[in-house]
Parts: sequence; structure tokens; C-alpha cells
Amino acid sequence: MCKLTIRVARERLVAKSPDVLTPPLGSLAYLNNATALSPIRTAAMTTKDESRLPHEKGFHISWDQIHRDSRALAWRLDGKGPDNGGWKAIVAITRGGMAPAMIVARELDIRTVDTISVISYYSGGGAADKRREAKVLKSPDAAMMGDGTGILVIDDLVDSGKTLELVRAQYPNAHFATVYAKPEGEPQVDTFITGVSQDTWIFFPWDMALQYVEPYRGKD
Ligand SMILES: O=P(O)(O)OC[C@H]1O[C@H](OP(=O)(O)OP(=O)(O)O)[C@H](O)[C@@H]1O
Ligand SMILES: O=c1[nH]c(=O)c2nc[nH]c2[nH]1
Ligand SMILES: [Mg+2]
Repeated sequence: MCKLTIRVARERLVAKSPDVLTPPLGSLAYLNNATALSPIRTAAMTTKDESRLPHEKGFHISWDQIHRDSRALAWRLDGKGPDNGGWKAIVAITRGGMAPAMIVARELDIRTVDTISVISYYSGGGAADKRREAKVLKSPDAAMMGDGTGILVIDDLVDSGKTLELVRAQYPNAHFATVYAKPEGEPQVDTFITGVSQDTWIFFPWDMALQYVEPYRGKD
């Protein structure tokens, strides 16, 4: 019964996948169901948790996908800087922002690339009291940054928004761009490519490896 439900959902999603995989520029493709978009099942997806369907567990991004989505971000930002459309520099939020920032820098021919190193963690007492906190470990060049005017700050995703909130407080005039965005963090981001539902975990290619998976219908 459960298996049938999942199969029907998969078939419907596969049929939808071309628009979802390549959302038109300017559109938001809210991805509530991501399994059908991914050829890889991670360890997280192979653990038995009968209370959740596989598609609720993660949105798996391949290198090809992050490359295409980062290029789409670059094209969206092209000509939008304050200096006759140009940007002064790119600042990547480490570590996840580094790959998208490199791709955007290459697409837009921006040669000055710096980093801001941010570490985020959970603080607070019991489970109900946990808050996401973020701390800057290393700042970009202060003279270049100023108040952020002309600076493109890039990260892979915004989730709670804590990371961008911290960086934005220091460089209020910078432009904040991410490849993916969850609704809670959207107010912190100026430009993003793909919206992802809040309960979806995004798995990036640098955190994954190809591995064997059992056939969908199980082993003989
Ligand atoms: O909107 P938030 O809730 O702050 O979450 C988004 C941040 O979380 C991840 O980074 P993480 O802190 O895991 O570190 P990493 O980039 O070094 O992997 C991601 O790369 C974003 O920077
Ligand atoms: O790899 C990640 N995927 C996510 O969805 C996420 N949210 C916060 N931090 C994250 N890291
Ligand atoms: Mg990060």
C-alpha cells in the first residue's frame, strides 16, 4: 500500500521534472518533492523511517545541477550592479558559497574574489530552546568592503537566514545572492534561483559520494 503510493508520486514527479529542474529565470520552483529529481539515494534515505516518504527527506544536487543553477544566478545578476551595471567584487561565504561564487565570478568576469568565513551552530538549552547562531571567523578586506556597496555576497543557500543576517548587518549595502532559498530565510536574500520548502534538506555534491543502492522493488 505504502509502496504503491510512493510509485504514483514518483511517476507524477518524473513527468514534471523538466520545469522543476530548469526553472525559467525569474520563477520560483518550490520543490516539495525532490526524490524523483535525484538519481542518488544517500545513507539518510536508506535508513528506515516509516513515518516519512522518501521524497520528504532531501533534495540531492549534482555537480551538474549546481553548475547550471550557479550560472543561472550569474546571468540573473549580470548588469545589475551599481557601477553602470558592474560589480566591484565577489565575496563568498565559506564554505558552501565558494563553488557558486567561483562560477559566478567566471561568468561575470569578476576577478576580485574574497571570502567571509562564517561558522554556524546550535546554542541554547533543551531541544525546544535551541537557536541557530552564527559567528564570523575571518572577514574580507575592510577597505574593499566599505559598507558593501558594489559587493556581491554569495552563498549556496539560505535556510533560517541567520548566516546572511550576520553578514548583512556588517555590509548593509552589499547585494546578497544564493542559489537556493528556504522560505524562512528569503527576507535576507536579494536574489536567488530556486526556492525549496522549509522541511527539505538540500544535499550538495561536495557532501556526497556515489554508492550502491538496492533496486526499488527490492532484492530477489
Ligand atoms: O540560513 P542559515 O540557517 O544560516 O543556513 C545557511 C548556511 O548553512 C550552511 O552553511 P554551514 O554553516 O553549514 O557551513 P559550511 O558552508 O561551512 O558548510 C549553508 O552553506 C549556509 O551558509
Ligand atoms: O547542506 C546543507 N543543506 C541544507 O538544507 C542546509 N540548511 C542549513 N544548512 C544546510 N546545509
Ligand atoms: Mg555555509
